[in-house]
Parts: sequence; structure tokens; C-alpha cells
Amino acid sequence: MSKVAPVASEEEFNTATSSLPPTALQILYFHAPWAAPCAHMSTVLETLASQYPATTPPATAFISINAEELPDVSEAFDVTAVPFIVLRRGKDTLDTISGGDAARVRTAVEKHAGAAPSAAAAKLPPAQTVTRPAEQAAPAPAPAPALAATPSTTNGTPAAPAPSKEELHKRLEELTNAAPCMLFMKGTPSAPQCGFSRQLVAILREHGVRYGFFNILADDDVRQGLKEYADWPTFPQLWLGGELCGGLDIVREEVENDPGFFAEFSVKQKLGAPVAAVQQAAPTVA
Ligand SMILES: N[C@@H](CCC(=O)N[C@@H](CS)C(=O)NCC(=O)O)C(=O)O
Repeated sequence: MSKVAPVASEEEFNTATSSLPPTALQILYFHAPWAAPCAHMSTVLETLASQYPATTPPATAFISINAEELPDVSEAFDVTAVPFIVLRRGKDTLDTISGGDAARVRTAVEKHAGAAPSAAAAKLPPAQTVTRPAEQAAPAPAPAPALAATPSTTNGTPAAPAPSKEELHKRLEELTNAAPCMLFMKGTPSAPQCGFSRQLVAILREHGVRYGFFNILADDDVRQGLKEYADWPTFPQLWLGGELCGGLDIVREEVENDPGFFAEFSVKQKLGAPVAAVQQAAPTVA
């Protein structure tokens, strides 16, 4: 049975990928141990990998890379956030998926590797196990960028009961503390859905900031709840150390007043240092 193979060093990564035939679909999974959405994505990929049994020569290779531990590899693939998945053949990148969108990952793998062999698929949990919202699969509150679909937006599915204020606040507290620098934005860093969010991502990128993010468009509870919790009516919102820093204008002002404002969150300062709870962001991403 195929599975997601971890690589521990850049050398291991190069060996693992260069030993594959150019026809093999490489599924490179960048993750960080502290990032809650990665726990869900790991399960998704393990499930998916098990649908593609090992063949000779290999037709697929699922490779898992700790983005923090292999910064050069992460940077080479423009990893701006985790989870981040790259599909490639040889050195040709076919697709990249940023965030925890299991459905997109599955669709992309099937597109490039063909549908999973049915014998293996029959042993698997139903597809919705892979594609359902992160909250259902992993009850722990988590920054689940693209998976945290709002139940009320699901076709024909009755909306889940709204969380109590206390539950929501507990979740928001955990989300705002999910990484030392947390960005609540519209869309994802690789596909912002609003100009303000896009500009804030650009500032973070310019300063090489490592950050976690949450796509508030995917979760209306968080979108509306955070406005009240933060006493801040708009997005993007940048949270530092669990405290609201502000929106785009404030962040811009802070950086103008102090060019070293983001020093403690910067990958430029911290490369090589153990980083417990920050999200990979490559400063060179276009
Ligand atoms: N000047 C604001 C701009 C942000 C803004 O006005 N955001 C609006 C439009 S994208 C917003 O989030 N509205 C509330 C909502 O969409 O829920 C900043 O500094 O961040």
C-alpha cells in the first residue's frame, strides 16, 4: 500500500524525487506539526495515498515535508502557508494547492494520476470523509482555511445549529492564538479574494513574516464572530501573540513607523532557529 513518505533533509528530498521516473506524479505535501489544518490534511493524504497502491515503476509518490525543517525546499516551491501541496512530474509543476481544501487536493490528484483503482477505493471511507469540513473531521478548533465551509451554504443540507457565544469565543480565542502571527483574511495568501487582504499578504511577504491564516469567507461564524470578539468591523485582521494588531491601515502605519516591526516574526531573522508555532512564508514569493 502506498503511503505518504516523510523526508528529513533536503538531500533526502532530492534523492527521493530524483529516483522517481519522470512519469510518476509527485504529490509534495508541505506541513508544520503545530498547524491544526495539517492534521486533517495528513489524514486526507494518507487516505488518498492508500487509494494508489505502490506499483513498479511508481506511478505516484506522496512525499511529506516539514516546511519549517526544510526551509530551502519550501522556498524553492514558494510555500507561503501550510498545508501546501505541489503536484509535479519530474521538475514540471502541474498544480499547487494552498490551504486545507481536501476536495481540491483530491480532484487535482485524480486529474493528474487518474481515478484511484476501484479495488483500493472500495476499502476506503466514503468520499465525504475526505471532503467534509474540517470541523466535522477534526473537532478541535483550527485555522482551517478553505475547509471550514459554512453549513448553511451547503446545497440542501440543513444548517448546523449556531454555536453558543461561549463556544464561539473559545474557538476564536484558540484561532487567534493558533500562530504567533495570525492573519484573518478573505481568501488565501495564494488567492486573496479582496484587495485589502491582498495588500496585507504582500506586506507580510515583503517582510518575510511567517504567519498562520484563516479564510473568513469559508466560515461565517468566524467572520461575524470575530468582528464582535475583536471589536473590529472589517477584514483583514492581523493578530500578534493573540492580540489584535489591526487591519491593513494600522499594519501599514506600524511598518512605516518601525521598519523592524515584524522582526520577531520574520523568517529572515529566524531561519535555522527552532520555531514552535509559526507558519512558513517564503519572502520571495511573487
Ligand atoms: N481600511 C480597512 C479596509 C478593510 C475593509 O474595509 N474591509 C471590508 C471590505 S473587504 C470588510 O471586511 N467588511 C466586512 C465584511 O466583509 O465582513 C483596513 O485597514 O483593513
